[in-house]
Parts: sequence; structure tokens; C-alpha cells
Amino acid sequence: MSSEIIQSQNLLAKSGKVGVLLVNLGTPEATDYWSMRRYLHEFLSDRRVIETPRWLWWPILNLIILTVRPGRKGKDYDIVWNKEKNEGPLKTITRSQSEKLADMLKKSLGEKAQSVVVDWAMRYGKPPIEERIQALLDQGCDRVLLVPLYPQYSAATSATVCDHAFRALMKMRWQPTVRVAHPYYNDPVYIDALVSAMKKDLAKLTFEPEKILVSFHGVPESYIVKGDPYYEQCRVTWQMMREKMGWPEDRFMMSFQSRFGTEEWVKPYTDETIKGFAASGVKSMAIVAPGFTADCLETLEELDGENRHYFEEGGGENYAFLPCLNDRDEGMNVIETVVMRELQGWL
Ligand SMILES: C=CC1=C(C)c2cc3[nH]c(cc4nc(cc5[nH]c(cc1n2)c(C)c5CCC(=O)O)C(CCC(=O)O)=C4C)c(C)c3C=C
Ligand SMILES: [Fe+2]
Ligand SMILES: [Fe+2]
Repeated sequence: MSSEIIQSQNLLAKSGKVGVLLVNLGTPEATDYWSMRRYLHEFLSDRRVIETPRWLWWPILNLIILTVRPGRKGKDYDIVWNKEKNEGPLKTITRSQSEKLADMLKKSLGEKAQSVVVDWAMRYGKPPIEERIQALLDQGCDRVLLVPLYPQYSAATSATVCDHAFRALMKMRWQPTVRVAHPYYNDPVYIDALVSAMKKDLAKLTFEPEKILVSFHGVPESYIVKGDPYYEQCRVTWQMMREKMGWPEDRFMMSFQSRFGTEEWVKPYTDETIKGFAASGVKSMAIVAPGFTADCLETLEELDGENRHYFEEGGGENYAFLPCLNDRDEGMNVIETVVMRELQGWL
């Protein structure tokens, strides 16, 4: 028998494990101009994110955006950067989620946990999805559960994770069997976690907010018109939270942040809503961002920094940013529930 065939027998004997890959968006490697440029170039070249025709987008991206934005956004990243680990907070939190999930599965699965390997990756930047899938295969995983860390599905986030993972699989002779975790925007465990974390955070405040704004990352309106379920899934999350809290719609409101470019994005816009609150005499508010599994530039700088400034500048007095679920017990319970459900029949 040839040595290659013996090698393939060894591979089969080693296989049989299940890999769980948590995937979040990604973050630059550093905040300097070139690191920012590399990250933004990869991100904004993704056709799932920017659907503008390439002939039009190429000069806008390369001649305008990538000359100005890396410097400006690098300064914003500096504000939220984890100096101790020298990385963006999204990376620190995603790594911790992965480590905590591995520990939780050890406890809940007992001996079976030996056949599960948990890892994490980023869609843009490092660690790349293809590298981490290969690492799972090298450890004997012949089944892989991809977990896009987005409670609400959008083609711009969840679908591009799958595209990229399957591009990596296209190069493989022996592909693992793949499952993708379903969006969990309406999962009672997720809603309960959001509400329970929110109640705890509100209880710590020295004021009772007149308004509580639920801010989701926006997408261009045209993506929704073309059939992306993102807006509706955000609306359901907000509605389920509101019902659980028993608050009226004019106190617990929904908005969309992080508008980019000149196109219309889904509305109402977070910044305009907050400016409107201040202008109409609202003195206290809290903001929460249930669409983000981990705090990141968009929450720590945009919601806790920029939007706080708009509110205070307009005459608002008390502004509270409530952190994301992150790797807190509530957040980890959601991730573990999603993973355990998707692993059924595989263990
Ligand atoms: C330009 C198009 C963009 C779309 C569409 C978009 C959708 C989208 N993004 C997230 C989650 C995150 N986005 C983050 C940063 C970020 N987003 C865009 C652009 C789009 N996002 C840019 C250019 C950036 C980088 C910062 C900037 O230059 O403004 C982040 C934070 C990453 C970090 O390192 O902290 C997250 C998370 C979702 C959920 C979403 C649509 C559903
Ligand atoms: Fe984004
Ligand atoms: Fe932003």
C-alpha cells in the first residue's frame, strides 16, 4: 500500500470531532494609517457590503475614501483601543467569548466535550476564517458549525461570513460538513438576556431615563427593498424587548446608526433622533445596542462618545450608554444556547 493511502487512513482515524467557529466582523491590526487602510480596503471591497457597481465604486474607494478615512477613523479607534492587549475591543471580547464557551461546553457536555473544538475568527482582518477552519480540520474536525455573531441576519454581515467560509472550502479536497447557526433575533433566551442585562444596567444609574433608544447598525434602504430581512428582524427584537419591559413606543424607541456614504439608509437615524430628543427638551436618556454581540468602535466611540456629545451639546443632561452582552453571563448563555441547539445530532 502506498504511503499516501496509509496517510489518508491515519487522517480518517484522527477525524470525528466537531468544530465550532465563532465569527465576528473584524477590526484593524493597529490604528496607524496603513493598518487602517488595509482593513478598510478589505472591508469596503466586499460586494456584500458595498453593492455599488465596481466601475463606479473603485475610484470612490481608492481615490477618496482610502485617502481620508484611514487617518480619521484611526483616531477614533485610538479612543477605544485595548492598550494592554494592543487590539480592538471587538477582538478581545470575541476571544473571551470563545474561551468561555469552550469552558461552558466542557461543563455541560462532560466526556463528549473532548470531541468539540471551539475557535474564533474575523471576516475581515485577523484571525482569518480560512486559517481557523484549517486549524479545526488539523485537530480532527470533520464537521464545522459556523456561528456568525449577528443576532439579526443581513447579507452584509451573516451572508458574507458564509461566502468567505465556502470560498475556503472550495479549495479543499476533503471538505468538512458545515452547518451555519440560524439568526437568533427572536429567540426568547436572547430577548431575556437583553432585558435582564438592561435592567441591571439601568438599576446602576443615578437617574431614570426619560427615553431609552435601541440603536442597531444601519444598512442602505435599497438592501431591504431588495429582500434583506435585516430591518424586520431588528424590529422584532426591539418589539419583543419592549413587550417584555411593558414600555410604550414613545419611551422605548428604535433607531439605526453608522450611516456611511450618500445613499438613504434605514431610518430613523440614531444621531438625528438624539438631536431631536435634546431639541425637544428631553434631559435624560439611555442607549442600548442589541444587534452588537460585542462592544466595538460603533458602540464605544459612536454611541458612548459622539452621540453623547450631540445630546449634551443640545441641552441634554444625563446620558447613559448600556454595554452590549459581551462575555457577561447573560451573553454567554445566549451563545451557548445557540451552539447547543445547532449541535443537535452531531454529538
Ligand atoms: C458601508 C457599508 C457598511 C454596511 C452595509 C455595514 C453593515 C453592518 N456593519 C455591522 C457591524 C459593524 N460595523 C463596524 C464598523 C464599520 N462598518 C462600516 C461600514 C458598513 N457596515 C465601516 C466602514 C466600519 C469601520 C469603521 C468606519 O470606518 O466607520 C463594526 C465595528 C468594528 C470594530 O473594529 O470595532 C461592527 C461590529 C453590522 C451589524 C452591519 C449590518 C447589519
Ligand atoms: Fe458596519
Ligand atoms: Fe461608526
